[in-house]
Amino acid sequence: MIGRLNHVAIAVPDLAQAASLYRDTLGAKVSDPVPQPKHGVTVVFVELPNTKIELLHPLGEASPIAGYLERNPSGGIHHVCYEVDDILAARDQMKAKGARVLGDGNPKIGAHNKPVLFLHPKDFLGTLVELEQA
Ligand SMILES: CC[C@@H](C(=O)O)C(=O)SCCNC(=O)CCNC(=O)[C@H](O)C(C)(C)COP(=O)(O)OP(=O)(O)OC[C@H]1O[C@@H](n2cnc3c(N)ncnc32)[C@H](O)[C@@H]1OP(=O)(O)O
Ligand SMILES: [Co+2]
Repeated sequence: MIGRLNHVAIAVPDLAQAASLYRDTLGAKVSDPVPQPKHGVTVVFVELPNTKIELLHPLGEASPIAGYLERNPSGGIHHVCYEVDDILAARDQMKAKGARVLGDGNPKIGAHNKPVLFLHPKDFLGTLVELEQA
């Protein structure tokens, strides 16, 4: 069902410092910060030849990454995102296999203007999984 690795997301306590690390130390192409209020995060996109990195920082009162950063104050890998051809078919397949789809189960529009869903990390080897419509 899953296709390409769309991105790896890293939660960070200091977005400017993280962007500088990827731009100035690693020499990657790095975007300006982009607020994503519907997702409770601000994102810096790092473009790599074969995939992307999302640097995530909490935005607003109820950010879904706040708990993660409390437990991991220096930051860390927060989720991986795989592309799927049909997000609704993927959701139904995951539910049928007993995996927990987070939120109300309806896809939201993600950072790349495509529908996305999240799957509970406890059902996927301790890794939060995002699915994005290809
Ligand atoms: C930018 C837009 C979009 C895109 O298009 O790319 C995004 O990527 S938005 C990114 C942010 N949005 C989300 O992450 C949405 C989905 N996430 C959630 O709903 C929550 O983060 C969560 C997965 C439900 C966890 O929330 P939390 O408050 O931390 O819940 P718990 O404290 O109940 O944690 C339960 C359990 O799971 C472990 N956990 C939590 N987060 C992770 C993680 N990222 N990776 C691995 N494990 C995680 C947590 O440690 C708890 O474990 P136990 O202590 O053993 O119970
Ligand atoms: Co993401």
